[in-house]
Amino acid sequence: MINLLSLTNINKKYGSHEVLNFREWKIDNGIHWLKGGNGTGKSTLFRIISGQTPFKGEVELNGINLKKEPSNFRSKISFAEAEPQYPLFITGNELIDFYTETRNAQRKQADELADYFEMSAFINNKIGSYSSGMLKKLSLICAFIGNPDLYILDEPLITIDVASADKLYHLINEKATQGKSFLLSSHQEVSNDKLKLDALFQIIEKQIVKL
Ligand SMILES: Nc1ncnc2c1ncn2[C@@H]1O[C@H](COP(=O)(O)OP(=O)(O)OP(=O)(O)O)[C@@H](O)[C@H]1O
Repeated sequence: MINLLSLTNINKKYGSHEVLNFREWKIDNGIHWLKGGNGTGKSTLFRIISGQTPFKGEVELNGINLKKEPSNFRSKISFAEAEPQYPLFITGNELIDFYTETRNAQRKQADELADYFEMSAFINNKIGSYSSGMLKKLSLICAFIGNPDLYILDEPLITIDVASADKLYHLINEKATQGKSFLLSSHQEVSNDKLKLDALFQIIEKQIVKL
């Protein structure tokens, strides 16, 4: 049986600094949480899986190889950075238009997401005027545009308020019941009554360990 995500013989170094080194990591459909302290390699792992950084080894999503079929692979993944950085002189709306277009999504979906995260009132303002929580919510809206198989959300909870976090949990649970999968990271503990976690992992000494 093909796993949702399979990583083999992964090695990642920044210069001579080795951050990840493991033989195999496989996960199936579900909500997967990666926890761990600063600098353990969570963001690096997410950047590898979403094709944002070079690495040694192989990554496959539903049998599609990242290096052999990069655009097909990327079309099935949505990645939201821990600390999103966008041009400050464009509006939230312009960014959303870009995502909607490149993901062949319906504008209606984006508008509903903006409403859901209570961002509609700010959507025509320049990103440079956004608070850090608004910026994070914009990045979450963008992450949910389209119809990928796997959502990778790096530190999705930082800077957003409790009400927005609850909305995010609800959206993740809803998408998961529709067969979508999630790879999430956080420094905070996440209670199982808010999110129906399927597995919890931690990076320990360059390897991914199931907790
Ligand atoms: N672009 C880069 N160039 C050089 N070193 C990097 C780079 N990105 C990350 N590192 C190093 O790789 C290690 C892992 O960093 P990474 O950001 O993946 O960890 P993390 O678990 O996401 O940390 P945090 O929880 O603090 O965000 C750290 O030692 C970091 O200094």
